[in-house]
Amino acid sequence: MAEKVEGFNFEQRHGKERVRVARVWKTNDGKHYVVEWRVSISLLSDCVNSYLHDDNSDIVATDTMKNTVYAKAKECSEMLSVENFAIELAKHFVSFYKQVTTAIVNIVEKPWERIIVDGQPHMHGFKLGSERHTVEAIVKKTGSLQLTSGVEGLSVLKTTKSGFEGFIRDKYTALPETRERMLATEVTARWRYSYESLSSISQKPLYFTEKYEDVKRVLVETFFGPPNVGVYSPSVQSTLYQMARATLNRFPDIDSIQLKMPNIHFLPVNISNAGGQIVKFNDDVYLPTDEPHGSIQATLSRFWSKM
Ligand SMILES: O=c1[nH]c(=O)c2[nH]c(=O)[nH]c2[nH]1
Repeated sequence: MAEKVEGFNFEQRHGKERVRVARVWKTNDGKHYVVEWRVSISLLSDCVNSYLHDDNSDIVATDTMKNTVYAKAKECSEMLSVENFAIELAKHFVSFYKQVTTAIVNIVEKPWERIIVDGQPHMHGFKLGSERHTVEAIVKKTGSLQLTSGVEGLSVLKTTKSGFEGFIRDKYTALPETRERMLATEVTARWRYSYESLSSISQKPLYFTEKYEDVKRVLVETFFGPPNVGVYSPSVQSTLYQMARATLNRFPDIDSIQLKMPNIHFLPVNISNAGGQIVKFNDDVYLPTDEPHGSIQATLSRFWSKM
């Protein structure tokens, strides 16, 4: 979207970041639903005069963008997925303002989960879970859509069925080869749906919420393997690839997936003093760390994907 101004190339966008909103829906029988969203909006619009000529007449004020989040949340009388809310917001900006050609809406959903009290799901009580649902919707005036969902902060750990062998050994290598170690990571995933227009997405308001739960389930099941026997991981790289492949094999409407999986190290503890060994490591006592950590990431796409 670069344009030429005064002999330069110029690219610009403006928006509002981190607008926080919570929305409650109540059924007639007293059951409540709640979502909490952190919304960021970025508009590509024809407002170059504000940069060059002190003329703001083509500017959508970022304060108006913020208000629009609350107005649209109010308008959503039925519960809907965070994806559908992002699309609704983006659609509004490209259709309402002639200056706006593209709207980019990013949302992070806080994981409020219904609390169980005395074994029963509470009607209006929630507790905060761990991993967060993310979405990016990019909508153009033409009606074209790019929809990317994701999860961040999905922390997983297994205490065995992991090893790392056969890597390059040289004069700086100290790491022993092993077929027995802890494997811990905090998964960040982003997957792009194949839908390319507003008119091609499902009309079910919670379609993408169900998809999000299904993708998470496939990622987690592939990481751990079956409950009783697990699955051996020869490296974070191999496990990451299996997780990405399982996702694309399972969901035909996902075209590509990016996974970031830091290798969060749990170090063997061995302690000695002059009198001898105080603690001898026997795959039992570890020093948990958060830095430094390995950093492993990859994107797997179908040949025709645009990610
Ligand atoms: O699964 C792993 N992948 C690596 O690339 C790596 N490097 C390292 O030191 N340990 C590990 N583990």
